[in-house]
Amino acid sequence: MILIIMGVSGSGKTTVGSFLSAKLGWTLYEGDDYHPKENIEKMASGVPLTDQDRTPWLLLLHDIIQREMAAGTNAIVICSALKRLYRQLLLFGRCALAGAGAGAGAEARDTLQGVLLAFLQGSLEQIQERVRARSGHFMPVALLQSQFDALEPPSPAENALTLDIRKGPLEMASEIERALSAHL
Ligand SMILES: Nc1ncnc2c1ncn2[C@@H]1O[C@H](COP(=O)(O)OP(=O)(O)OP(=O)(O)O)[C@@H](O)[C@H]1O
Ligand SMILES: O=C(O)[C@H](O)[C@@H](O)[C@H](O)[C@H](O)CO
Repeated sequence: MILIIMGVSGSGKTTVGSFLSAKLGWTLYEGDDYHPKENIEKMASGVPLTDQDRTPWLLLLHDIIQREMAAGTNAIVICSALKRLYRQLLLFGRCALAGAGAGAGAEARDTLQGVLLAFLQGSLEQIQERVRARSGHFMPVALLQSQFDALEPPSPAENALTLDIRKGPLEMASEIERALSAHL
């Protein structure tokens, strides 16, 4: 099973994902670790990433997801995955760039059944407060608006678990665990 924890910068993905990884013993892949340094430098300088900046990064994370699924192992992938296209790239790789149809067919259905998407949802104000209070992270609070501008919350068809970030990390982790147990 692959758990993808998504949401804008500062929504709490690493906090919840790290707790779940420690509790469940699942491998944790921090998406930020797979950004090329140019992307990190761009964000740190206050410039939002473009689709072109993100595509190679998302395809790297797709390769990880595919490898873990082929091995039948459980893993947690932390990735902002702001747009539907980005989530399609994570799940289906390059064929998501070929437009509609990437999520069709038996192979795609197997992929979808092996993945749980958890969306950490909060307001700009809530997350601004948290990012301001956070230290030692490259992401400037000024970039949050661009994150919300790019965000396309998962549609019902994506079958995502949406979590209210006003809850504590442990409470959200328990909600995710319950959803995982229904999938496993
Ligand atoms: N449920 C929560 N309640 C209150 N504060 C939280 C909660 N979850 C995370 N935080 C705090 O909010 C800040 C952002 O959390 P975190 O770094 O996990 O977010 P993120 O989505 O991984 O961010 P990024 O994508 O920028 O790496 C941290 O300082 C963290 O301690
Ligand atoms: O897609 C993006 O714009 C980035 O991945 C951000 O959403 C990350 O959260 C950033 O790496 C800060 O940690």
